[in-house]
Amino acid sequence: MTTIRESDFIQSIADALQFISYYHPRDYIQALSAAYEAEESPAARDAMAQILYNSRLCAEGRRPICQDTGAVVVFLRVGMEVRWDTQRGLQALVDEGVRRAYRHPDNVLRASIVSPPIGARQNTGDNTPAVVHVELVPGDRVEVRLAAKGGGSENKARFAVLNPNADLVDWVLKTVQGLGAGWCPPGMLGIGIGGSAEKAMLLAKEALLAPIDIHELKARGPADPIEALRLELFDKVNALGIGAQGLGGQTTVLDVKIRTYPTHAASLPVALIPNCAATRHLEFVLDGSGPVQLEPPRLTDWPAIIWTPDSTARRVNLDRVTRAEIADWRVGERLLLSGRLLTGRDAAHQRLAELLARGEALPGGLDLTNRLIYYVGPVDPVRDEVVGPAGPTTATRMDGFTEALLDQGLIGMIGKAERGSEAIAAIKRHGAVYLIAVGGAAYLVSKAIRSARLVAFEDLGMEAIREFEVCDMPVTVAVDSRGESIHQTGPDAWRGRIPGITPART
Ligand SMILES: O=C(O)C[C@H](O)C(=O)O
Repeated sequence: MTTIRESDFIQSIADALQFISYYHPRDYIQALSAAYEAEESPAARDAMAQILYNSRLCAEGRRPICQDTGAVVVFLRVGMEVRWDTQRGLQALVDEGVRRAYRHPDNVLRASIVSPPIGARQNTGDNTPAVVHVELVPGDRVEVRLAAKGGGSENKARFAVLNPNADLVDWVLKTVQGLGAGWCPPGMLGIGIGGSAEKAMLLAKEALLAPIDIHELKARGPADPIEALRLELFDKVNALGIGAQGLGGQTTVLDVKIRTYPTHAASLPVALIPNCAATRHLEFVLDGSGPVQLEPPRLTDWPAIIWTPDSTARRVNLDRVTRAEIADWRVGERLLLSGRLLTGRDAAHQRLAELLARGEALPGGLDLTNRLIYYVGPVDPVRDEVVGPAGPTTATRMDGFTEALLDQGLIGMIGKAERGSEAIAAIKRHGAVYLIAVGGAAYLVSKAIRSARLVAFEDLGMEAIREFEVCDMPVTVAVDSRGESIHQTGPDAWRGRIPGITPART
């Protein structure tokens, strides 16, 4: 009989969450480095370089890889011979570990969980509660697998119950094409096949916890139909040409993970959950001897990439920029922004829209004339930081608010991923622009921020409206004032080109 002490369990959860907030898994770094070397699309290659450099900076600085430090998901396999030295339940113990990790003074993480999920949606302040799954198994150990899952990639989870004879590959390809870039590729696809509706989803999520090994599988060849399916999906998804950040390129996924379970003769449940570039997961075992001991990776595991802004990029003074000036910017063009930017994301947009609908003044003396807004929810600063990691959030969610804010004089937005057709039409109509920063390069982006000032809605926490002063913040024009979108032209240009088996260019 093994005894697991409450304090060891809580400390292990907290330490593991801190660890994965700043150390990418080694297998991800290796796979992304290989994809970076093979990538021929300049835009996708640049995005990968930013993600890799950001990852190294985070490992050195012990600060989060992404401003979205995730929702915590824990899978526990508890041996039936384990005794727990605690009065609390497993959910409470996990939540205590989450609280400790997310409020760690040396590396504070972003609290992203809101409760209740509809209505007030108030931030719980410490990223609790976690989502906990428990299985009782034979033995006297506790196996812990945990992840800090980003909201952008979780938003792209999809599920269907297909007919047993349906073409599963076709469903996956159509589904991935419909996801856009909000899940921050290149990442992984977790696919769950079989069981029931909820079992398929759990299989997909668990599949993402396995290490990246598709290249070993490619080298040795598939041993069963599921391995063959992984290889087929890996090549076919990459051939879609979506590429890093949806900019068009040869690598969209670094692996496709599949888990299966027997199912009903009438059904073929299938779940797909993507994981973003900020993949964060870890597994460890507790055997009663104390808390987990985690060994930091070696910095030599990271490629020697030092990303610097493109010297030919256009320099923009945000304090003097005009609608006439942005009319010259062309889709795909690199910019370096300096000056003052407003920030705001989902909850702030909702409130602004409500105020405007009631004909009321904007808060904090906010004037949107000739301003740009950055869709971001930053991590709180520590030590001498003015702001913590502050990468872009998915712009598509702000589409419904775009026209109303453009009507107020806003001339530009900065985010990540594609815009919908209505937002693009509004951008064109107003002669505005949409710019993108690299999702998953949040610490690198934050290095360009010189000051941060609260403007409105302090109660929204990370979703409050702030004003940042930036210096040489690197962005790319994703929708220009003529309504041309890089997320349409990029993937079109790279469809069909897979690393290693690239057809001759036409
Ligand atoms: O919440 C965020 O900061 C980002 C989110 O994960 C997203 O990808 O849209």
